[in-house]
Amino acid sequence: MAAQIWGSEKRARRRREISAKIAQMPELHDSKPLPFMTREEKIMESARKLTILTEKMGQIIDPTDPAELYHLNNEVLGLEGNPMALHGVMFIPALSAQASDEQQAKWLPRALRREIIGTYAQTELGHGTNLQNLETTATYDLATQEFVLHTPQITALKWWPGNLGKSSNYAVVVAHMIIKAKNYGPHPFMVQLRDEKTHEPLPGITIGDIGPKMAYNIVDNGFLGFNKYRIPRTNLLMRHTKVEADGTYIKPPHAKINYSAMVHVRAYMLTGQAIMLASALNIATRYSSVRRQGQIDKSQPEVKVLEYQTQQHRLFPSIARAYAFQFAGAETVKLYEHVLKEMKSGNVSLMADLHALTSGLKSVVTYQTGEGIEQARMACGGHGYSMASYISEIYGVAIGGCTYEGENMVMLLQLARYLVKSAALVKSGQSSKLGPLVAYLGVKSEPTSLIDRIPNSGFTEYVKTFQHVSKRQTLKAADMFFGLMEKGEKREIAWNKCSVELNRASRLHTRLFIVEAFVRRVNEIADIRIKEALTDLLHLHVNYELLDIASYALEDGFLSASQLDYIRDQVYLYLGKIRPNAVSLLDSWEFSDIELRSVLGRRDGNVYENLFKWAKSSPLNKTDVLSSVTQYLKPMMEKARL
Ligand SMILES: CCCCCCCCCC/C=C\C/C=C/C(=O)SCCNC(=O)CCNC(=O)[C@H](O)C(C)(C)COP(=O)(O)OP(=O)(O)OC[C@H]1O[C@@H](n2cnc3c(N)ncnc32)[C@H](O)[C@@H]1OP(=O)(O)O
Ligand SMILES: Cc1cc2nc3c(=O)[nH]c(=O)nc-3n(C[C@H](O)[C@H](O)[C@H](O)COP(=O)(O)OP(=O)(O)OC[C@H]3O[C@@H](n4cnc5c(N)ncnc54)[C@H](O)[C@@H]3O)c2cc1C
Repeated sequence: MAAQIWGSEKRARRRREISAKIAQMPELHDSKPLPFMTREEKIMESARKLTILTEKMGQIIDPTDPAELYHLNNEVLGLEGNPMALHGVMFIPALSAQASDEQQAKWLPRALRREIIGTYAQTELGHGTNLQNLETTATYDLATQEFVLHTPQITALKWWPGNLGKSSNYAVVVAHMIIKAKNYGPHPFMVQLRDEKTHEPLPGITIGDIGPKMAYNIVDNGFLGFNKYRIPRTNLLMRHTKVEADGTYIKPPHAKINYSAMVHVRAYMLTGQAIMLASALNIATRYSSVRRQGQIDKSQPEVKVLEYQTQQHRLFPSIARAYAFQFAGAETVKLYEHVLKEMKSGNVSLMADLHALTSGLKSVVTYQTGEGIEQARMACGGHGYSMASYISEIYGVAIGGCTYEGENMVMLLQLARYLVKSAALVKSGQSSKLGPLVAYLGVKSEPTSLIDRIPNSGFTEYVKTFQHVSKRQTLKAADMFFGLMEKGEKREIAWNKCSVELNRASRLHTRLFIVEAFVRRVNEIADIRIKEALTDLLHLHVNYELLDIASYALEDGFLSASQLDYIRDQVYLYLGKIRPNAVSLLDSWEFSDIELRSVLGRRDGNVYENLFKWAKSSPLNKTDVLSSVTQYLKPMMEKARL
């Protein structure tokens, strides 16, 4: 099963080897539990481990393999980020995709050797979503052949970029490029921020940390202002766009090609989210099979809380989602790598499809991951609320994904643009022009679902039902939009008035893709036992998801009330079937105790003793009487007694 999760037997074996090596290297372990550290201590601890990793990484992993790097990162540095998180996640990808060969030769080896630390500085205090209204400017000075970076007002301060505040000395900065008074829109520039020897900010740069956040507090998300700060013309990233010495602008082959670093993260973050969901579920499911509370049959002893159907219903559909996200994520990464290769050789024709797909997936996956992790926390009762479970930290980090790389509603609307264009093709009889991901929009469906009518139909009838609801909602939302415009409404106003319906279509389309990716994967599996276990999980997935969106299928009679009862019964049937495999389905992800960082989710199940040990190690317990008591509470009580 681990081979299915991680992509191959070799990958699963490598993960095990890497975890085993890390277990033997105490210098790479947290020196004390992260929740007991201050933010400064955590950053220091993370930087300490990071420097050891830079020295010893080659002994542990193949540093050119992103999957091995990601695993090493999760085990040693953890989810809360690190002082170089954005260096690998966005700075290097931005340089790789957007810098010319000559620029790459100059900067990439230095970045890869970690001689310099970089980030991706795009979002500002006043604007994050609407890139066209970013306010930082890069004005070309023809006389000196330099760009002058400037922050005209407080809202133009860069705000949020990870590791910008304290750790990075370089950044890819996105600014409006102005040449001879003409604004060419946002473009990426390579900018040195700090002196390489002293790490002091360079003159003309104002920089710092934006303060503590809901989670991710090891990352120094920062602010950045420029006061007429000059950089050479050749620091504009020039793989696709060029500015010649005389100010001549050569436009890129696709208007949005400079957005590729964002698409990179949107594609890769899906499996990251799956891992966080599976981690929280691993903790909750293990704990649920240790925790005994109450009786189902009063004549029997107390049961493990995992025996309760409500507990299973709370956890198991999310287990199925974690697998589904992992499989859909793996497909998306493959597609991304293919499109990136094509883009590098000048073929930009697949960019729109990739943008639409990653926009929808990013939104649905992060939202459902957040939901699943929060349910996992509640499933652990009181102990879930303790930082000893570590679930609250996982939650805080995961839901950051609903916001970064494009706020979820906004990204769903990006997918909706693609769906509406596709609906227009269907309506004008040009279905043959539909791309493969939306081809179903042009296919006539049966009048009713055959879900419970065709025995042994595999998952075909389910897929058809998901296709039906997605198609219907897409065409309905598109009709609403076109109808408003026909009535004379301006395009943008009509769009806004339909946007809730449009986003519903985007979610349904994305959920269909996730179901299809799961079905594709299960169909590929040769090993009978693995196939059986995953088929059970897929049964739970399709029935649970369909129940969740049933109103769309009920409203036009595609599903009947009796079919809904059938689907509900299937959910209960598969909850029971999955119960014996539940812990194994999560243990198959092979998270080590070091990686999980959870007292509650320990592999050995020795929860209570370790919770007590954890509590005793709280800094508050170093002394029996705190100074808050001697200074304030004790005198208060004494005064009251007089
Ligand atoms: C090994 C890696 C492991 C990864 C693990 C993950 C861990 C991550 C940890 C890091 C944590 C945090 C990092 C966070 C970083 C950031 O958040 S960076 C900042 C991100 N910011 C955003 O995402 C901003 C969102 N806004 C946008 O993207 C754009 O503004 C928006 C697309 C909404 C609109 O752009 P405009 O330029 O204004 O567009 P417009 O002129 O209206 O045109 C729309 C048009 O353009 C098409 N389009 C847009 N984007 C793309 C694209 N990327 N590719 C192709 N096409 C694109 C769009 O489809 C429209 O086309 P149409 O034909 O006109 O419909
Ligand atoms: C943990 C974290 C890490 C980050 N790291 C980085 C980084 O490394 N580099 C970087 O540059 N940035 C980074 N960011 C910033 C992030 O990319 C932005 O916050 C994000 O893109 C959302 O933009 P915003 O803050 O402007 O939200 P807003 O756009 O202000 O969103 C507020 C509300 O308005 C709604 N809204 C906005 N526009 C529309 C619209 N057109 N239609 C409908 N609704 C709309 C949204 O849906 C939302 O409900 C990070 C953010 C976080 C939380």
